[in-house]
Amino acid sequence: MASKRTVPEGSPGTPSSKRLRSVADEDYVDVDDTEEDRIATDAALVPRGATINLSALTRRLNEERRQAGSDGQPSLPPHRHLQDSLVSHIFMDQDFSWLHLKPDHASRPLWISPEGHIILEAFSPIAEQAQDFLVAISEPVSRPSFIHEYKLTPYSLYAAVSVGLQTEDIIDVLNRLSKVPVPEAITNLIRERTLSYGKVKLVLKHNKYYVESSHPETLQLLLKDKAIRDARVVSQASDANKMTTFTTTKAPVKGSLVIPGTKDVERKPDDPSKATPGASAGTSGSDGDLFTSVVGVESDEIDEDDENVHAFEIDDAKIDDVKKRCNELECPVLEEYDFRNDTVNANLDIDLKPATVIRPYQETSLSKMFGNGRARSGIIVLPCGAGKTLVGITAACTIKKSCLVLCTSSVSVMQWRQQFMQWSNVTDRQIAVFTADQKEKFAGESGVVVSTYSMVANTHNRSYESKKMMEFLTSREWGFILLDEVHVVPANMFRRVVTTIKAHSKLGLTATLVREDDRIADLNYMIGPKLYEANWMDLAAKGHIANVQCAEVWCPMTPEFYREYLREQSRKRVLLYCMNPRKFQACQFLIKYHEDRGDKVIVFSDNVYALEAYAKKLRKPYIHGQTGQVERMRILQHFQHSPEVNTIFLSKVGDTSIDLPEATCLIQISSHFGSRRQEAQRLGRILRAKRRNDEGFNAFFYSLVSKDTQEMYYSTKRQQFLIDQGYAFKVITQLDGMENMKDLVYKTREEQIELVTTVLMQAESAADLGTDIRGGEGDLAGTITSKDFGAPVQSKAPDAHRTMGSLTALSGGQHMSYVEQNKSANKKLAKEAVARHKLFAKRDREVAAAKKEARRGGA
Ligand SMILES: Nc1ncnc2c1ncn2[C@@H]1O[C@H](COP(=O)(O)OP(=O)(O)OP(=O)(O)O)[C@@H](O)[C@H]1O
Repeated sequence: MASKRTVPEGSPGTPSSKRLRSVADEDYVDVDDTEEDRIATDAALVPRGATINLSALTRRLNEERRQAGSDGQPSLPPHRHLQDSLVSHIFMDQDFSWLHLKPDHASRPLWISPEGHIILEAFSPIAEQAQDFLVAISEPVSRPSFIHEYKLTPYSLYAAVSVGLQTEDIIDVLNRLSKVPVPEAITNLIRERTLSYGKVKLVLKHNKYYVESSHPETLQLLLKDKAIRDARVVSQASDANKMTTFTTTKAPVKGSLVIPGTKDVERKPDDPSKATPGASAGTSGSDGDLFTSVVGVESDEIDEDDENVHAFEIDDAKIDDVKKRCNELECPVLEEYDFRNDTVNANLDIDLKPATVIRPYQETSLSKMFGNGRARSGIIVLPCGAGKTLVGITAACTIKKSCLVLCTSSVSVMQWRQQFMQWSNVTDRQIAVFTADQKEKFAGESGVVVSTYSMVANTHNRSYESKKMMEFLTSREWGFILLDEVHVVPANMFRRVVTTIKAHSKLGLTATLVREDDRIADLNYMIGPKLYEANWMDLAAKGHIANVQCAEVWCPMTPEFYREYLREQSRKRVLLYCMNPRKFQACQFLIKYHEDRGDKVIVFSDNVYALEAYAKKLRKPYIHGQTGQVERMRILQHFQHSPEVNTIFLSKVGDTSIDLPEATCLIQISSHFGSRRQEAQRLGRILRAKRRNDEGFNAFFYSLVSKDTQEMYYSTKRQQFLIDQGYAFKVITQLDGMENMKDLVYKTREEQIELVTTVLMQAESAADLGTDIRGGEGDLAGTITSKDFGAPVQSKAPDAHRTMGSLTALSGGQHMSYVEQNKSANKKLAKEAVARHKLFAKRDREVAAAKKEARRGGA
């Protein structure tokens, strides 16, 4: 986009009028230099050697001028007049060069297109504040280091309104930050979308549901709808034509944001409209004012304080219908819970421990939820490992009512329970878990229950205890329902949860608001708008999550594997590219390299056959869906505490929820096709690395792909989410020193041929990527084990019995060393566990700690 000069409106577009005037932006219109000037400029931009059809261009411009009328003023819209440039045909309708830059554009950080795309200069001195604003009003599309892209959508505007932003404030701030005047199409979109959004709230007061608004005309409009009218409860005291009018007498705003462990925020009497554009974009003092007054917590609190709020009561049983109708009428209801005035539900005496300190971004995300002293329902998006659990716990400690936490697996249920105990003063008696194995109730009138989505949503084959437990859950009102990993739960499961459990406020937590099936939009209606989304790179720069070096390692297929790959038409192709001997070698090399550096390595494989084959060959312990709980815990503990176990192999059961802050390196050998979410979740396993604040520390994420296979396509697709978050993937085509590595596996052609024969002998099902656990991308893939559905663990009765074998093995001549190397490290760990008495355990830990210390010292 070329820089264009601007002149005040009404001046003829002659060179003599090229004056700059320091007046408000609105006084400027998009007026270009003379056509001749422009042709000259355009010509200068054309590469040498290119042919310019100047006469055709001049003819067209003359024609436009003729149509423009006798006074020379264009009757065409300004953009049409300016759109014809020599490069227009390349950009077609994406040529926005007619959006002229403001004179002081250099100090303004963003550019906005009439289609709602916003480009932010992330290197601008005020980029951080601009980001806060943009995250509140738009969807982040891509945020690499220097240039960010955002998109304004109806949902993002809904979210903006829901956190308390006003229509004119949004337009005003956008205009001041923008290098170009905000296009009319955008101001119209903002006005149109925010007109009805956020005006209606669903509030529980004294245990009655009210549809509430400070705009009586909106309520009148809703009441014209039959479904809503039918859901209305008309008490005898009020007649049907009148709405109740509340005068809100809220507690003073200051200090109303009661987030334990945080400071009260004072409101500043700023008036953003007073700041001059130039000053706002350039000076930091007024920047702060500009943003805190519009984006910050304070503005959230400027909320209907002394206003008359109108409301009508609706029937509890018809809440879902009303919400649905409001949505269809483009008036989505915001759910807010006035928990302080809920005198019917018992309070839960729970607080954060004094030692718990929440981090600034955790506090910001919570301020979006509690900004006006009530609990807004919605979704908070924080990177993996950034501490979503503590955000949820802090919210529960703020609301102080009974809380139901739903997660995706029984492992995370135990982790949530443990984290509640760690960060808050909740007692053993106040917190209960409901899983296939444990069905507990809390003592007393209020408490916390942690369970899985499937335990609550499952309607079939319930045991007697499960039924009793469900009665316990459905017979009471919950102040708060916490929905972990909210992006993976299918809408129908949510619907079941939401209809069976009565909760006054909902908070969804996720790191990756992406799904391959585009059903993310369902969440807006089921839970509420996105309240906050943090920037991954920002948190990494501040040391809250680790810096990660990402690399894609290209592993050429051996001729035998590639020949079979091209020939094979079935699913076994997957197996062939997973078991490629060169990939095996790259994996072995990287494990050794990183173990020698003192790293703890996790190797991920979705394909269970490959997982076992790699782990056994490289003699490392492994965990997949069929691994029993005791064995899992034993392996994870060894990984965490023993210097002997520095690498473990995990299937997709480890994608989420496994909290292993020791892990610093991750190698992916097989993955679920093109799932962007899985890639991000896996990266999350090393983002929480304990050593992240060591000077110059980097965690490593390798994705091993077999060259010239489908895997390369999937790999590119998978990385897209992380690239959008600002991660850069290096491509490694050769691992220096690998060929000379001692004991390199499958080095000889004979071994490689033996391997390909073994692979070809496997049943087609061995190639499955989803056999380990249920579901595909649209389901709870990667998170739920059969156990969570209350079904028996299948470890004792696998679907099919597989045998590793080869032609030589069939003929009785299998290589001895091969047999030895295929011994499972899991068994070794199990034997050791039996052999050593637990009295030695403490000593073992001490020895391990001393060794670790010595190794660090050495490094
Ligand atoms: N304010 C804090 N102070 C200290 N440690 C924290 C804080 N917040 C989070 N942590 C720690 O950060 C780690 C990651 O937290 P958590 O497991 O909640 O991440 P997450 O966002 O849920 O990740 P994932 O999406 O990968 O499950 C945990 O070890 C947790 O104890």
